[in-house]
Amino acid sequence: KEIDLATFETSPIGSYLTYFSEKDNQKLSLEDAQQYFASGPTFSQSSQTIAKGFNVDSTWFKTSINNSMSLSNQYRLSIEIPWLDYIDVYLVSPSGEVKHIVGGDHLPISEQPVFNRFFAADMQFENGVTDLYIRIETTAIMPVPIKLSSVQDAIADYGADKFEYGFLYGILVALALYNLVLFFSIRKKIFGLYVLYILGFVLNSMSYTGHFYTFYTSHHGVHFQDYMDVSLMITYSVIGLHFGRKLLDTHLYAPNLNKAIANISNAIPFIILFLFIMDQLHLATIVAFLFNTSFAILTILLGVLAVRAKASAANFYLISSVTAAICVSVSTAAVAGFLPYNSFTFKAIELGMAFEGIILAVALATRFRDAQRDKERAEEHARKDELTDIFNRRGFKYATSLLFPQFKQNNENFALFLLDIDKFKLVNDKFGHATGDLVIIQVTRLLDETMRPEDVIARWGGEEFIVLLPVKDENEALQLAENLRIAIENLDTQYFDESVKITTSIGVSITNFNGPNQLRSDTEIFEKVISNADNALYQAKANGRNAVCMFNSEDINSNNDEEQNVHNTSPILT
Ligand SMILES: Nc1nc2c(ncn2[C@@H]2O[C@H](COP(=O)(O)OP(=O)(O)OP(=O)(O)O)[C@@H](O)[C@H]2O)c(=O)[nH]1
Repeated sequence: KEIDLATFETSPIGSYLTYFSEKDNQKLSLEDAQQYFASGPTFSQSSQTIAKGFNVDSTWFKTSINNSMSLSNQYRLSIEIPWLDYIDVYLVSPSGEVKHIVGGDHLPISEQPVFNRFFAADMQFENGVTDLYIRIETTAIMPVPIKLSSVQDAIADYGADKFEYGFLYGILVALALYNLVLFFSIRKKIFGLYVLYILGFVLNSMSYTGHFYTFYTSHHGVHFQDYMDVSLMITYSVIGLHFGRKLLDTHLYAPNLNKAIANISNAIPFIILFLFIMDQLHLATIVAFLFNTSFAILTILLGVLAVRAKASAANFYLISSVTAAICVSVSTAAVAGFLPYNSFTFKAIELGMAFEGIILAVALATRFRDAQRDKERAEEHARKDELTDIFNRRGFKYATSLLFPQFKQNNENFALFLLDIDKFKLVNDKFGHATGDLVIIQVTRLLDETMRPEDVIARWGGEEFIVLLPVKDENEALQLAENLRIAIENLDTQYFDESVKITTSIGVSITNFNGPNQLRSDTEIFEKVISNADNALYQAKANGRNAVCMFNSEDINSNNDEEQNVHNTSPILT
């Protein structure tokens, strides 16, 4: 298998390589390997990248480069995998001269053959056929995307690479920072988990793409990169599973699975740590790879269950986890040689993650919006009376508190009616509770129809209603209350053939935010006006019921002898 430089263009050279693995940990010399290539059985394949999987013996690769046209170009051989421990490249030229280039992450970045690259070596080929031998030894997985290109092409590729990674990492870091701000302002754990998940991914990616390796200033030994890859790989997956479960509220509809995933993801870091301590890096790598594969499957499972349970943001999550799984598969297939190995296929993971990051941010926003809407609905529900569907006490206080600024600004008087159905117990006793309910509903309907849109009505208690309304003066308030009393008196609820008739007593009080009230709080004024209306109501009852009584608003702030301030104004009692 020969590369003809006259026709060769920059590309991975997997299909030009023959290879074999050393046996029984016996390190071969170049001469041994040359002999083996000449006589022993070797392998070759048609894909651009050769992937050797886990725990492979050190492997020799060979190809020949034919420079029949005496091209004097500089070429660059690169193996863009940062975790290959030992890389030896031998060039055996026609003149018999041997060039030996050493690389791999057993060396610090400063001692790599080309500055700032994990492994790259520049070379020129003499006229004729030069043999190229490569020996690779590593404990981790051994994908070997060996690429030959002109130096210019290689440098142009690095530039494009930097830009592409910068762009993808930039999107992810921006999303993480934005959600970090949300985490601190909204104080919801899920935003924090999102930030950790995204940053965990960026760190993991920077490790396995070798970006970290190019940043090292000091060397940490042959296996540092391997340890880091494994640690960051599981960190990101563990956080990803916690994030997924929390985002989708899995515990609500799949408690057992939720617990199982929580337990596994909590145990995995300890298992890996234990294997590290026992110096079982290889086993740790296998566990991490298996866990990462399970991670992709589990996230899809979580998504499917969430969609079935109609969980908030479930669709977004499922789309993002399926996309991520596809992208990881594309990248893995490219590294394993099943798909063309190029910048796009290798970066599919980061591309997928940028997409995932965006979709998950939308999912978070959707979840937050849904939670907010549920909260608003619950609050609205808590302000409503169940039987009549009008405000209850709580709702009334809320609605009136919103009106007060308007009353203050417009210097408006407002009245308060406390309305109590007379002898309601008798209605219940005679016609039954259900009919009593019906009467309450009819009174509500009548209040709704009789009062103006700007008036606030509420059910204050069992058979007691309250109305707050802006009025010009006492006369208007009294007139409106009197109309109400008459309308209720004329109400007719049917109980079989019988007609259920009721009357009401209404206590009225009127006030505004001027005068001495200026110094009082809204709550104080509110409490006072209610207590005055209550006094007036008490008086109306005491006077024989079916009456409207007015509390004298002039004396609203006086505490002495309040009952004297109550004026019976109902025509029926005059
Ligand atoms: N049907 C029905 N009855 C209710 C409801 N809430 C309270 N009641 C009844 O309303 C009656 C109120 O009775 P009381 O407070 O003694 O007053 P009253 O019989 O209306 O007499 P006065 O207020 O003095 O005129 C009680 O019998 C309660 O059971 C309700 O939601 N539905």
